Amino acid sequence: MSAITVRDVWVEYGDQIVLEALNLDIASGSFVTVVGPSGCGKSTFLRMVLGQERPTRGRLLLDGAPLPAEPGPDRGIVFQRYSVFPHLTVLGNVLAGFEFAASPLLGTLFGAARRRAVAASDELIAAVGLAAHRDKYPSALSGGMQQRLAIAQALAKNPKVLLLDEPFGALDPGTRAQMHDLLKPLWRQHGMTVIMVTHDLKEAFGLGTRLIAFDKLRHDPQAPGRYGARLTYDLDLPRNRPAPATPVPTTGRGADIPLLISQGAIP
Ligand SMILES: Nc1ncnc2c1ncn2[C@@H]1O[C@H](COP(=O)(O)OP(=O)(O)OP(=O)(O)O)[C@@H](O)[C@H]1O
Repeated sequence: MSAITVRDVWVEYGDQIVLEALNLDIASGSFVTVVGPSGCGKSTFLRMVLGQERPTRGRLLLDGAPLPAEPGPDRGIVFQRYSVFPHLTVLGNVLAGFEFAASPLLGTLFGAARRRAVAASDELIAAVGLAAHRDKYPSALSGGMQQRLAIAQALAKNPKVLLLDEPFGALDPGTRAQMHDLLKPLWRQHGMTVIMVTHDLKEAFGLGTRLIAFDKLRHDPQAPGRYGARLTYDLDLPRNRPAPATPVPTTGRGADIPLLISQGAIP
């Protein structure tokens, strides 16, 4: 779990102000959904938390410490598309997540460490309902399956913070609903802080424990880049918070798979 603090953050590209005077305290373990009009800076905000983008001004803290300048295994991201490696199988993709987390420089594990990573990958693959497809390449998977794989790959890094940039935007409503059922228990089990950008308000209200909106409040027709987006709404959605956890004896990542199946999260 991880808390994120945003203090008077501004993002500017040349003379275009994208985000201005952003102040936020994101509690550890919360599920924050982010909405706002196209181009208002939602993805920029995610990239900043990932460490791909630096604020022009202001401070970003992760558990009270300055956010590392580079993306690391403590923060995972899933995009709307193209998050997985096309040249690796389902197993290879998830294994790559474990290898990156364990050995960011070499990206390879050997011997017993690799065997453990393969076993843990298989558990995650099962948890997202892809056990029957473990040796297939992404091109042989549907869009929903590819997104499940992208989520498994992100979870393999055991991130404290999971960033989701419209991860279900390209999916049909039925598959999207299945993905919600899959994501909720995974978030609860892994105890991550989740920040998810979405254009779907129903999704934002249905999944988040908190919903925030960015929007540009001021416009200068002579200088469109003069003002950036600010935080315009900040709603607490306590009904989506998980009930206080009852300790479940676990022996590893896959220990709750039967629970997921009984909840219908895995087909
Ligand atoms: N690297 C960059 N260099 C210059 N401008 C950028 C860069 N990245 C983003 N922008 C600009 O910042 C603004 C915000 O972009 P961003 O992708 O964050 O918006 P968004 O709210 O996620 O949009 P959408 O909902 O359409 O995905 C846009 O005007 C975009 O052109």
